[in-house]
Amino acid sequence: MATRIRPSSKRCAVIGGSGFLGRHLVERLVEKGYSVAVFDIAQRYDIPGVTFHQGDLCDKQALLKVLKDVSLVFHCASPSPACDDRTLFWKVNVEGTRSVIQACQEAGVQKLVLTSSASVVFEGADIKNGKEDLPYAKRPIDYYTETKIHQEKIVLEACNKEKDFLTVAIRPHGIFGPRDPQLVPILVDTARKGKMKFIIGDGTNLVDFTYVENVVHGHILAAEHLKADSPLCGKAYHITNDEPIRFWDFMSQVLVGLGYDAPRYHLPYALVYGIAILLWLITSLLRPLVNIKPTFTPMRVALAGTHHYYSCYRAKQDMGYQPVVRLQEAIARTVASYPHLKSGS
Ligand SMILES: NC(=O)C1=CN([C@@H]2O[C@H](COP(=O)(O)OP(=O)(O)OC[C@H]3O[C@@H](n4cnc5c(N)ncnc54)[C@H](O)[C@@H]3O)[C@@H](O)[C@H]2O)C=CC1
Ligand SMILES: CC(C)=CCC[C@@H](C)[C@H]1CC[C@H]2C3=C(CC[C@]12C)[C@@]1(C)CCC(=O)C[C@@H]1CC3
Repeated sequence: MATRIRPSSKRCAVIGGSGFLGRHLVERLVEKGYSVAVFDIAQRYDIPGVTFHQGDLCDKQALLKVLKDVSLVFHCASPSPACDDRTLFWKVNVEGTRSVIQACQEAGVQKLVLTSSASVVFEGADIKNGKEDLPYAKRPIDYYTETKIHQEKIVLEACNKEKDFLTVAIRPHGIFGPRDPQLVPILVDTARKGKMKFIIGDGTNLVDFTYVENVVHGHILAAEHLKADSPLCGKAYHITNDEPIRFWDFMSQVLVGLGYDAPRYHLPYALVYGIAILLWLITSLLRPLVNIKPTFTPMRVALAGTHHYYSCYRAKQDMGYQPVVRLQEAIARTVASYPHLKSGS
């Protein structure tokens, strides 16, 4: 019987490597001496030594061509939560992830590191120092979360030491940093429309915002510690900055850093949440005629008005994780990276 020659453990692929997190991950992997193949529906940059393969992760044959000589795969592709398209989320996050697993197994990949989300346990109620053993949300607030739950389950269930195929899931929360297309741009857009005057609730709710380099660090540690005899096999790990901050203090620091006023007036949480549900219902009903994307979705209001911060004790114990960039430094670097979004520019 022919024996399969194992590719070097430093040959990896990043599915979703053109995105915000994916690109930071690729850059760090290259710095660490990995040889990297990116698989994504779009190519948005070029780095010497990185090969790009444009394709849809739902296409197993296209994936197979890229994965056949890698030993490690990072899967950090997903449609944006803002698209609110249930069919697309199911197709990519659930069915597509099944095809990623099959392609990995057929190609002889040994390790799969999934980017999940801490939100898989969030259903709108406060979470304080949440551990990984919290149950998955029974009633997820949006389709994105619903499919991230299914995605994480199927990846963790696929972990199989006998088949030499190991999996682990990283659950980041509130990723921010240079080139993020979501957090700072949405915040600035809301401020420019004059809608950032209000604090939802009493403004004391604590939240994790995690600097992208810490998230990258968590992914690489997970990959390097994932072995058949390690506790990581088939488990999920929170990766945060380990410095929960008031949601509204974080928003205010970014806004003030970019020259905008911090929000000042308080609105009751229940009122804004109710309005967001109503708006969501109306826009869903109108969707066949007109595609309106409201700024205030129920999920966003829940994220802005409740406590949701998580323990990363398990990652510290099992893989020696510690954040590499502290929160204040991370905010300063992020603000400095968006000169084009400063007030008046
Ligand atoms: N940004 C955040 O705050 C958080 C993100 N996550 C997860 O982190 C991962 C990365 O997120 P971001 O970098 O923020 O998103 P992003 O939107 O910047 O990157 C996602 C990438 O996936 C690619 N992609 C989408 N559909 C694809 C398909 N069918 N085939 C191949 N590639 C496809 C996109 O082209 C994009 O480059 C996602 O899985 C997301 O669920 C989890 C928690 C928080
Ligand atoms: C902590 C965490 C999981 C953050 C994820 C990123 C986004 C969901 C947030 C980034 C900017 C936020 C934001 C709002 C909600 C959550 C975000 C989109 C508001 C829409 C909340 C209501 C407001 O008053 C305006 C906010 C603008 C910024």
